Amino acid sequence: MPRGHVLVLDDERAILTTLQKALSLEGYTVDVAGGVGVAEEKLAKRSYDIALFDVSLPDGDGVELLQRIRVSGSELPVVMMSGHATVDAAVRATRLGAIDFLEKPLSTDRLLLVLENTLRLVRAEAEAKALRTQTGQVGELIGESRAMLDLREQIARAAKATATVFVTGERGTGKELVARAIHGASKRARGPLEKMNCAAVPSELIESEMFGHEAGAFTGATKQRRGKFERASGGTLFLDEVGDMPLAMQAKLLRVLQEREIERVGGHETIKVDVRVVAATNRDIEAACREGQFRPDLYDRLNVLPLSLPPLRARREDVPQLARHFLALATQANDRPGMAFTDGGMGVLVAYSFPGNVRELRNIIERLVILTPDETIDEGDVKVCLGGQQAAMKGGLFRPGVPFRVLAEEAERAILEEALGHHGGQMAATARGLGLERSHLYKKFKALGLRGDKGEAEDE
Ligand SMILES: Nc1ncnc2c1ncn2[C@@H]1O[C@H](COP(=O)(O)OP(=O)(O)OP(=O)(O)O)[C@@H](O)[C@H]1O
Repeated sequence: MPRGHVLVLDDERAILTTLQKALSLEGYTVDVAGGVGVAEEKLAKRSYDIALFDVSLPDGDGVELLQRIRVSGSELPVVMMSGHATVDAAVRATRLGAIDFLEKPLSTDRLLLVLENTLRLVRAEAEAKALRTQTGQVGELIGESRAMLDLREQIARAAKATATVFVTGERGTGKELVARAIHGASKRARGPLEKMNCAAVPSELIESEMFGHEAGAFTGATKQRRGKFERASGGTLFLDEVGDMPLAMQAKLLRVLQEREIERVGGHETIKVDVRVVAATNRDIEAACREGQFRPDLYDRLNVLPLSLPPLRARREDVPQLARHFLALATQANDRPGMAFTDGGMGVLVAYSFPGNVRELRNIIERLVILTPDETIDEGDVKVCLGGQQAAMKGGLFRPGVPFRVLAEEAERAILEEALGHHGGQMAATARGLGLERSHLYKKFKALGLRGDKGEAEDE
């Protein structure tokens, strides 16, 4: 049985030939591309198990290609390789979920190991996902507080219905987990669950992302492509951050929800879609309606089954259970078995305000597992971890023994908080001020577990 289908993108013919030979000998099926354009054509034609991308190519950049395929929703595992990669390229690629960043000249043994481990992991995840679908379970929603018990009941009710669900809550409260739980417990569980992040997709791509496009619809549209609505047919479409959808797109979404049919960009054919929509936002959507940023008629259409998630600080009794859950995951991932909180350590954690909610808690625990030298995590360890950001703000950037990744994240977090404060909490102005794309700034905020405008938490 073939071990997997690999796409190799590199402009050096010698490398392509060597890799094709080495990987074929190991039982992989290999396709090669000498440039970004050819790679894109191949990726559009068939699905691969894994891809290897060089960074600088005559007709483009491997990291940018990775970004484009992520924007299109693909989770294809990608390993980057480069002879003279900058740290910036490595950081960007890692943030886009690249599996590894291999230095050239490549060690074939190392490469084979990375491929084998990645494919094993991807398959194990796919099996676990299939199993969850069969048993109707989705990524566990942890917590036994009154609010969580009510939430589970609401999820069960929503799963039985077919109407649109509107999930609201601050960032990191678990909106996506809830959307997945609803899909997983519904009759559509065997169908696809497609997700679209309306804040992360650049506004000029959002229509084609939702409805697809015909070949030649616009520059770069070389092939016909199905959009999220078509791909979610028979299943569920999760529209994340729907409150950030541009107004022009809101009108189009409203029409689809009313008529249940779409037209691809550049197409004339009307296509019926059978999709259950679950939408989510962390914005105060009623305020957005009043301010003319969100269409009230679309809000009415989406808000058929409203589901509101409480912030973590309103259900502190869930913190210990969640903390132990994330601790178990983080100790396993970092190979540090036996770690545990002292009562004092847990006490500090429970008292914290968690502006970034459950996601921030998860990030804090991951940091604690990396930073705490011994097996017990005590009061002092938690305080140091929670204070790391303040230390970075005061200029204490370097702390002996703390890994670079953690220090760099703390510094980035401090810069972004200060910039956001300077711009009166407005994300758009902050993005402009820092010379960043708004969607990029959003992602950064999420990655760093930060709060965004209007006091909403912006994390992951
Ligand atoms: N009740 C919970 N039990 C276990 N894990 C949770 C729970 N709530 C959230 N999480 C975890 O916290 C992280 C953030 O959750 P999720 O992405 O669903 O939040 P979100 O509200 O959709 O965030 P955002 O608004 O930033 O998109 C995820 O890793 C998720 O698995």
